[in-house]
Amino acid sequence: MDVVTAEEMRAFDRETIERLGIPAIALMENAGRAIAEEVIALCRRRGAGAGGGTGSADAAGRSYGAGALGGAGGGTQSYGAGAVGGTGSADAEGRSYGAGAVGVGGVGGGMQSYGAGAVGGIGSADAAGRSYGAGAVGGVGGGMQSYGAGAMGGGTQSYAAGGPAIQPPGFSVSADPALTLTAAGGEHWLVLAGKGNNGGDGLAAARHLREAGIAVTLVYAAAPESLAGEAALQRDAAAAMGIPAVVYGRDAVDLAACSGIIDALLGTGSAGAPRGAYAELIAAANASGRLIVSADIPSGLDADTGETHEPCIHASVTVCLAFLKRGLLQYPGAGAAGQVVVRSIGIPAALARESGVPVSLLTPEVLRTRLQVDVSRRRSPEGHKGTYGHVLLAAGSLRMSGAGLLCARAALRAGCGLVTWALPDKLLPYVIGCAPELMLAPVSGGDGEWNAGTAAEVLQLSGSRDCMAVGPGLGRFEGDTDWLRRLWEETDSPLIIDADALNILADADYGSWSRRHPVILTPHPGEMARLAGTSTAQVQRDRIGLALSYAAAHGVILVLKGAHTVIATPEGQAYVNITGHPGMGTGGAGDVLTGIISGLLAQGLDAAQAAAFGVYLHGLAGERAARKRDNPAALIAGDIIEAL
Ligand SMILES: NC(=O)C1=CN([C@@H]2O[C@H](COP(=O)(O)OP(=O)(O)OC[C@H]3O[C@@H](n4cnc5c(N)ncnc54)[C@H](OP(=O)(O)O)[C@@H]3O)[C@@H](O)[C@H]2O)[C@@H](O)CC1
Ligand SMILES: [K+]
Repeated sequence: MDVVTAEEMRAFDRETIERLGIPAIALMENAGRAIAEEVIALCRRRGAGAGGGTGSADAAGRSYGAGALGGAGGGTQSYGAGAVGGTGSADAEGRSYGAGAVGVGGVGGGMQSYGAGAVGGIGSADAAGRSYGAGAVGGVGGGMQSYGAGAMGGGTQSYAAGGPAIQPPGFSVSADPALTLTAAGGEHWLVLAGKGNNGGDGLAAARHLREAGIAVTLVYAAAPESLAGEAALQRDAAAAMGIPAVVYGRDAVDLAACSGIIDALLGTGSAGAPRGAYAELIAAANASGRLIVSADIPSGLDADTGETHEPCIHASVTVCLAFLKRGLLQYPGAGAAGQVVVRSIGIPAALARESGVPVSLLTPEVLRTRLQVDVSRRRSPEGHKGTYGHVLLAAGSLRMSGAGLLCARAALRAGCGLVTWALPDKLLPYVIGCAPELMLAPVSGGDGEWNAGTAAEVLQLSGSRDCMAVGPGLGRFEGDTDWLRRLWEETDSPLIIDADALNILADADYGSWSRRHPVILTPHPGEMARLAGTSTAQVQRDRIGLALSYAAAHGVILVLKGAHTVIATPEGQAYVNITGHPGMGTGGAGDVLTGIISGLLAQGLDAAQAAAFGVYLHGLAGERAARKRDNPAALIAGDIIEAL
């Protein structure tokens, strides 16, 4: 799924209108309808007492994509147009990805569905039902897998396109279900309308809500006469339908006297902190305690960076139009947006692809198609430990030996054949036997710390290994810049640099260092700040933008860690990961990530593939590990390794 800036969005709007000849009012109509459909779906769930949107304390319910609905409960994720993530229980691991995908994570089930129109069936307590492909339907039951268009599986595996036919129905008539609400009685929604096109979208939505029997009142932030173009047409249509309207500042408005609020004040055309009536309406909407559905972005959010101005709407749902905006993925904006639903409005998705939009949401589909990763991690029947590569790790010191151990164990769990851990020789007696699968290579460290003289020994070891990871628990030492420079310039394989090795790099002018193989840097925001010579707050201000520019300028793969880790390549691509769990904020979790990435590199993935897939798997394992605990705060880094 492509992720765009406001400027890119405007270019695609223009192209659709001017080159394809689709009238702007048609796009606005589609936007209004999409917003109304999501509001109606919310009302329906509320009416059915199902709630929705909010996960339980242990839940990691997320949904991204047009039509996506993340249900209540745990572990449900859905991405892609039309995706519906069902309700997962606390133990469920229901995920659905792709256009039209419907995933229902059953109680205790392990359902996954990927692909356009895929429907993942309900997994039983022990089920691992998976379905892939357009129209695939995974049946109820255990161990079911189905692949292929229209395939239907139940308790077995089916791969055929077209699959068993569902009996054709007899004559039937149905209304427009997405715009129908049978029990709208108690619903009264306020539509807060700005004077731009975002306001126009909200006004169009108001008409559909009215049609569904929902009481609607328009609240204009500015004099209605100030609306222009398509927004003015929507204003007139709403007035002609007799939808009641008030003007903020002129008429009395009580934002708490409603059952829900559509925030259509400011969209991608907003600049700076909301002013005047806009600011007052945003503050009042937040204070009302009512459910808020934002049109396109929460008003007050910077659509590109994810910064929230003061004030900024705190939405329960954001109906993002046409393309996912960068600001909805970056915190604090991601927190203000609530559940994000991306809806098509008639702007072809291909426009983003063709124009080379550099940022993608990291989904299994993106991993498979754009990054060409074999996400199944298939093992060859003839494989042996030599088939899956050999990691060399230079890490650990007397007081931080655990960092090296976590990293090394994670590399093994990521599937590489062998791991050699180079460590100061004084540590050897203490770590022997901690992980019997590891090979230990003591280097001359006398006091248990690293020293500049060990570079030659590490380089000697690296000769027969497939990649090298440097940094976890390394510490700083005299001559460490020259030490790292030698490894950087002379290691004849890809290099991953983490933790203290990043701090060494930050103090060096490494732009002049030569390098033949890829380098992956894995900084957390503090380390990134040191590398970039800025503050942590500045790093967090626009993580995607900074990662893109740093990776391109320094010719490295950059993994900027934190909530929604960004992976940026020297070629100017970036991927934003959304797997993970707040419980992963614990010492050693980063060392585990470095281990996973190195384990994947050793297996032959290229640097971008290993970094992206590693981050994705690390997050999934963290989610799984968190679910196993009574409280995710109990999660420790070793749990992530065990959940791989
Ligand atoms: N065909 C299309 O174009 C499509 C557009 N679409 C929709 O349109 C949205 C973009 O619409 P947009 O460009 O009209 O801008 P929008 O966000 O409504 O705000 C502009 C207005 O706000 C005002 N304003 C600005 N900053 C402010 C502030 N800080 N505080 C207070 N006021 C401020 C500014 O007033 P001014 O400062 O110029 O007087 C201006 O009047 C987009 O998010 C999507 O929802 C989609 O449906 C797809 C098709
Ligand atoms: K808005």
